[in-house]
Amino acid sequence: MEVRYSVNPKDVKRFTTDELRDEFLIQGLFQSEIQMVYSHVDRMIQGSVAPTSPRELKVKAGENMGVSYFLERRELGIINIGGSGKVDVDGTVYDLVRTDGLYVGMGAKKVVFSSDDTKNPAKFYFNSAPAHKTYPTVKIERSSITPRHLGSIETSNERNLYQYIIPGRVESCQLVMGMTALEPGNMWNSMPCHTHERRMEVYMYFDLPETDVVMHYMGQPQETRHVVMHNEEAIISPSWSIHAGVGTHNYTFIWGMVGENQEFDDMDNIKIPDLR
Ligand SMILES: O=C[C@H](O)[C@@H](O)CC(=O)C(=O)O
Ligand SMILES: [Zn+2]
Repeated sequence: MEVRYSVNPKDVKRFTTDELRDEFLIQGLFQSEIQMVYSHVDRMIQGSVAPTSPRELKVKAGENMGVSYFLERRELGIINIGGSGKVDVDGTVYDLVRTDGLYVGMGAKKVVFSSDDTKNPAKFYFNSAPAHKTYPTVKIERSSITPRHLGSIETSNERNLYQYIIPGRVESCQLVMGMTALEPGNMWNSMPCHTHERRMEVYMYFDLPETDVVMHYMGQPQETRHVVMHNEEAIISPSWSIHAGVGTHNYTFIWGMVGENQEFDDMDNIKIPDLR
């Protein structure tokens, strides 16, 4: 598992394009083997797999988690963005079609991902955070969520925000997770933008044609930088950073947050003209 350490915003001011990308951008998602990045920002683990044979979530020998199984001290949120697949949690099998999610509580010993059709594999995207208590494992269907409708075509940011793992819907220790889909003709996500010093966040962009990109904006509000992102790439957003983007085409993204609180609306909103 790749390890990323946290960086200081004072240092990031002087980063080159490659340094920014090495530190925050996560590429090469959805391979047949499980891919994971362990971020020391709030100890969030970001992972993905497009299984062509069953793949078990394991702590590999030599990995510095200090536990005997992956979810011994962690919780897990999963969303499938590919073909139909299954997640087997200690013998209980959850069928996940495209956009279905699953919360897995702390203490589950064996989590196995598989695809129903290896020619059209499932694409499981996941976030995992340290946990202190077991909350029930719950399957989440996107159709059961009433989305928050945000933005408008006039400002090119009309979108539906689906909260999958959020207090009152699916309880968790700290993980909050969901998906935001832009309406056709709308290119901006999360603009007007915000930070939340209380939580870090990871974004994963998808449903973007291979010929298009998202210009993802990060950095302190008065020290912004962009990272050019392609389909099915993720980016780490430390608590001090904005996270917003504009595409050359509309797209969808999964967001996952961990940190001090689970108050979705606890954001430090930034007025657009105040950005630098
Ligand atoms: O803190 C909240 C996160 O940045 C996202 O949920 C925002 C988002 O998906 C959107 O505005 O479209
Ligand atoms: Zn945010």
